[in-house]
Amino acid sequence: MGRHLEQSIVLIGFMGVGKTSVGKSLAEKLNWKFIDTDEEIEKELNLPATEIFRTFGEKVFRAKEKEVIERISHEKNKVISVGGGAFLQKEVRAICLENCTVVLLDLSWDHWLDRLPLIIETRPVLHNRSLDDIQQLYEERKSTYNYHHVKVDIDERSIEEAVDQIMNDLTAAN
Ligand SMILES: Nc1ncnc2c1ncn2[C@@H]1O[C@H](COP(=O)(O)OP(=O)(O)OP(=O)(O)O)[C@@H](O)[C@H]1O
Ligand SMILES: O=C(O)C1=C[C@@H](O)[C@@H](O)[C@H](O)C1
Ligand SMILES: [Mg+2]
Repeated sequence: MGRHLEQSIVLIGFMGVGKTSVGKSLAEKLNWKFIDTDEEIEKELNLPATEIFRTFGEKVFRAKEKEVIERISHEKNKVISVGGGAFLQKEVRAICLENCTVVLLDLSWDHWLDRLPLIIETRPVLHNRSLDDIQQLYEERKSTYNYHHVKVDIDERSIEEAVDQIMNDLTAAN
């Protein structure tokens, strides 16, 4: 098994690039367990992310996000999909880069636009922002996604094709 497949995989990238959907399918392929940190946070606080943001604010969400990631990043044989904002936190980046293989799902803005209608309702960070504001956020977030081990181009790829590409790139990157 290649070096990059010896520790758990963390999928990062902007909201809606497919971390959850691709992560689930990648975990099945590797026969590893799948964990989505957004789902974990929602389960532990017993509220959807939109409600957590609305009731307690982003700060509480981020603190819980860090706590969840600190706990699970030490476990082996897991595919971990983190939220689109997880890498805003320096400590989260450091923990993931130290303990896991961090894979960036890289989707261009033009392709990302097709995702917007699929995610707008359930992503509080996108609410009350114009398309220009969202594009600005997409550009700003790029610098936080620079912290990765492997970048996988997923433009023009279905979920299954993205999984195959990740497997290829992880093997080739050794
Ligand atoms: N390769 C793909 N091709 C087409 N649609 C996709 C692809 N990957 C994901 N999708 C669709 O895009 C939407 C967002 O995907 P997903 O929830 O997996 O994104 P995410 O990266 O986990 O987002 P977030 O950071 O907000 O959790 C879903 O409706 C999913 O079905
Ligand atoms: O990009 C973000 O800041 C977020 C992305 C989602 O995955 C959730 O973690 C939450 O909605 C915040
Ligand atoms: Mg997700």
